Amino acid sequence: MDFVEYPDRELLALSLADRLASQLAQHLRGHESASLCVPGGTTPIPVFETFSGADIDWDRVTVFLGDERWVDGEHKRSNGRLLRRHLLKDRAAAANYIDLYTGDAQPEEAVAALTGALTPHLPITVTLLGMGNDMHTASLFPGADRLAEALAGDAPLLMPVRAEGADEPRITLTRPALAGAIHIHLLIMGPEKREALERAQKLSPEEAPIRAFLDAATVHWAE
Ligand SMILES: O=C1O[C@H](COP(=O)(O)O)[C@@H](O)[C@H](O)[C@H]1O
Repeated sequence: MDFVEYPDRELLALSLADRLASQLAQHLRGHESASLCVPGGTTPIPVFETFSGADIDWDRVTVFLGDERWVDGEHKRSNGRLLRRHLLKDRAAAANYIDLYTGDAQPEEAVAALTGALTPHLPITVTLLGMGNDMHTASLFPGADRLAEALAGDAPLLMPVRAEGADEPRITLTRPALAGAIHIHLLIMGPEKREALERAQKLSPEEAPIRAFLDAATVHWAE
């Protein structure tokens, strides 16, 4: 695991946005398109705000979330709403966006269509992960109903998930889909998340799902 500590959150946002943009731009020099998988929650907002202005060929980049809360796209807990407000604007408005929330009553009903939409964009060029204080990442929660299946090497691309720590049903990309990315970054801020990361390093992926990604990830942290 590479660990990068920044003097403050502003510098983290600027540096990480620059690094993500460079990795996408480098990929686009040798390929027609690139894909970018991003987290929801609140931590990535400052990174998104900077990254949305990156000078890259956004019209050749497909953006999607690593997980979505199964709520209406205008609901305040919608990760898609966060993305539309903070990332998919300015230059990044030109990106091709695949919305994980389809409007179906349950996430199970959306799996086939989303699998068809996402598969052409694999392997993911750049995955940016977030992490909760409970050491979940995407919607891979400790104690989630189908966690073992979602962490397995032969897991399907996407799975519906229900977990005590989640307020609503979720849909999530699974371990092989997220970990198969060419570049993997983890964004965390504040002392609680740093402590959670340190705890996770001593646990199994079943106990601390973020653990499944740490060997390959570059972690970005600021107080
Ligand atoms: O529920 C979620 O939480 C994590 C962490 O969110 P944060 O607000 O603590 O940054 C996030 O990475 C995930 O995408 C989201 O659905």
